[in-house]
Amino acid sequence: MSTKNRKVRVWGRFRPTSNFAKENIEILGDGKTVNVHLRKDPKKGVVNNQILDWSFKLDGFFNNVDQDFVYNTVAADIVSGSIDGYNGTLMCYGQTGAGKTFTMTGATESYQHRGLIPRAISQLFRQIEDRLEYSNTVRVSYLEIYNEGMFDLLGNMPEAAWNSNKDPFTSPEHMVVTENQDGVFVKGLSCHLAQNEEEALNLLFEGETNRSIAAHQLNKQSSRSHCIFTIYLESRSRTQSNAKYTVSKVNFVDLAGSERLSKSKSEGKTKEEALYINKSLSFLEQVVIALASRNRDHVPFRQSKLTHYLKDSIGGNCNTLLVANMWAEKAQLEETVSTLRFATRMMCVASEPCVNEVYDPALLVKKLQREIQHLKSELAMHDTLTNRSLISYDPLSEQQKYEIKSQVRRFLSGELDELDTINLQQILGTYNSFKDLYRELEKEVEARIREKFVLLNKADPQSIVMAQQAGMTVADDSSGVGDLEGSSFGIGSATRASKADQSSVIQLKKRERERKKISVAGSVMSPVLSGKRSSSPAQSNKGERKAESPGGEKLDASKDFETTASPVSSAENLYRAEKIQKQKTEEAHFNTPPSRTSAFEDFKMDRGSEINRILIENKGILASKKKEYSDLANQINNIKHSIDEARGKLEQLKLMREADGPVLNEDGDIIISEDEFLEIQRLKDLKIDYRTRYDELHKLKTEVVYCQKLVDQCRLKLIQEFDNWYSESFLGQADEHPTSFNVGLGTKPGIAMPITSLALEDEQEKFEHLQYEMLMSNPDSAAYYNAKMKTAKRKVFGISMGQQPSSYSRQPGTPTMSIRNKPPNMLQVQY
Ligand SMILES: Nc1ncnc2c1ncn2[C@@H]1O[C@H](COP(=O)(O)OP(=O)(O)OP(=O)(O)O)[C@@H](O)[C@H]1O
Repeated sequence: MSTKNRKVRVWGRFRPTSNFAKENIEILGDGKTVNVHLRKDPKKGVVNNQILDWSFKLDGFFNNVDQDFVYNTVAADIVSGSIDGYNGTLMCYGQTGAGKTFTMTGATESYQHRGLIPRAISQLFRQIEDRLEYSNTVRVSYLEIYNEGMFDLLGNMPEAAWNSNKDPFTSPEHMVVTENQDGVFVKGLSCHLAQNEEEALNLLFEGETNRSIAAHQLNKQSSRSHCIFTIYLESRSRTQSNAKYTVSKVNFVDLAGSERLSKSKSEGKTKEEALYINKSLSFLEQVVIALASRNRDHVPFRQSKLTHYLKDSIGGNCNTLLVANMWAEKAQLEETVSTLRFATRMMCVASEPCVNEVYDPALLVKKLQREIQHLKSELAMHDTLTNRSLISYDPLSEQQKYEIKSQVRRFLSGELDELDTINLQQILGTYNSFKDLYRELEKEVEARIREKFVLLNKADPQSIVMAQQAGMTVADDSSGVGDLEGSSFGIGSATRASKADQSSVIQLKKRERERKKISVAGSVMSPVLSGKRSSSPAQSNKGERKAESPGGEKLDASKDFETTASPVSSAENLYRAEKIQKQKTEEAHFNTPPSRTSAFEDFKMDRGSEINRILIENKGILASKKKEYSDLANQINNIKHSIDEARGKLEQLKLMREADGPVLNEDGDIIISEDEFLEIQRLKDLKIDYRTRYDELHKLKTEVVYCQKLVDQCRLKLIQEFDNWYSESFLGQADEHPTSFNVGLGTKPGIAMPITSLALEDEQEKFEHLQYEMLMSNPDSAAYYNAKMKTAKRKVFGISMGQQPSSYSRQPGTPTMSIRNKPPNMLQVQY
């Protein structure tokens, strides 16, 4: 049977008896249905609503079957499931003496009649032994709930615990049901390691002997408490060093008998026991009803210790089984019906078992660290393959954050059209910069408002009263801007009486315009336009509000103020002042275009990107041709050196031959030595080689010159385009403004001119040029020029790193080496 069940499984078990009430209890042929017929209870009167005929359907019934059969049918798969990480609960419910303990623990003296717990222990350790690839840990606990007190049946000194409590209805204080993310457990309940079947059984038996047994009229051996034997299992793989492992627990719940008080004739202590038992079983029933109900809001687990402890063990993710024990004699018919009703309810409780996987935090950290390392390597490889090897994923440094913020500023001000973001860190950094700038702006706006207004909290009547006392007019609704009687302003709306009528508004507007004209003409700011006003009533003195007109005539500002004291005009003035300020700011902004340096970088990234790309490509080709040229020149130098050597050696051989006297053949020709002949031959070969390579060099030079021209043209084009773009974008004039060329070279843009490539070359390129020219005339000069070039490179590097030499100067507007050697104008994040 699958360990996954949709509902709690429920089986009925009848205690064997020779007085089986055949006329009242009928087990149908399907083995799952039982019909119960009750006799009419004469005590309840002739007319009552007593239901006499019942029919119950469970998962099955056990009648006259042995313990082995019961175990294999209901428990074996739950125990197997626990090894795989599924929780399980096996519970026996029924009236006193119906065989709950017999089912759960069995007759301990008889191996054949042993119950579910010993059989489960035995199966568990057998299966554990078969699973060599797993390391399993088994622990057990044994809890007794007696009159709502909890007792550890496997406590170190159970006797002491019991005896120390004068009141037997009080459990040791330290034991309390608690919950956490791992489930429910009892604080203070001992958990014992069991290495093998024997140890586990020993613990079971030890607990059994500690069970509370009270004398009872119905059954002298009846247990008056709920007992829960729990097996905890932890299973880790031996083969894989996996952080994940499974944990599970199987509860074996032997509930106290559910008999009626009247029937048990309990008295005194036993009566109190029966009351507790009935109460807790009733709470258990409520929990089961709540769990079975689809529309449940709340499940009252915490009503009793039993239900609280079983919170994660009834249905839910737990394999749950209930055995309803019944005593099928006529005298027990009502208890039988009661038990069957509880069992039927339990069948409605949903159960969806799942594996309890736990992660060992230390191993998990190690595993995740390995995974991160692996992913980093993968990412690095990917970046390398896609030419993104410079990208870093480390958190941004302060410098990088600053760069991002300044780029965001430029983006917001319109200097940049796009923001370059190449990784997540940058995106986050950009967002944060936006946030920071937004906050700064907010503060700035608030500060500016505070300069001109007094902000009042309308929800705070006290502050309004204080403002009114200070002479401010505070409006009674919130639809506008109110004016203050003094010289300051408050946010609010003007009262109806204080609002100006339409005609007066028009008049005021006219007057405002006139006044503005006078103020502008005489560069005298009106009080309204002069920005901040004193909030002190003393300073609102009319005499202090006089300003002189250009003709020396005193302008009565107080008069104006009296007229403009209406909220409409005040608001208008302020609005106008704001607008003028804004215009001024915009004009100021417009008058200061971005520096050509930064604009050139932007241009290369945006409008001039295509031509810039071509320029870079051409420069690359030129560089490779120059390299080829340089290599060939070196080779020619070497050949030249060999030719000189060969000549010297030949001269020596000739002298030696002549010293020995001439050797002639029959025809009178001079006979030369074999060495001399070979040297002559070598010299000849070297000369041929020299000539061939020299021709190659010549061709290469033509190519280099051609490539150089292309580069120069591209560069010229780029700069011309930039000049046009810059003039159009920032100066509003395409032709009038001096361009980079006419500033730097004294020519007009767009006119073809003889470009001296050196004029636009950086130091490195100048030296390369010089080197090739010098190489042609004197190949030995290569080492010298190489050294020079290295120095130049260091210098260029120094400049690009910001160490500008003191002698370094340039014409304004001329594209400079520092531009060209500057890192790309994207987010300048160092990787
Ligand atoms: N299926 C059975 N086969 C044989 N004997 C049984 C069976 N069921 C119960 N008994 C016997 O019935 C008696 C009472 O059983 P048991 O103590 O298990 O009842 P109980 O339901 O646990 O009672 P209590 O609620 O008082 O604990 C025992 O002597 C037990 O041996």
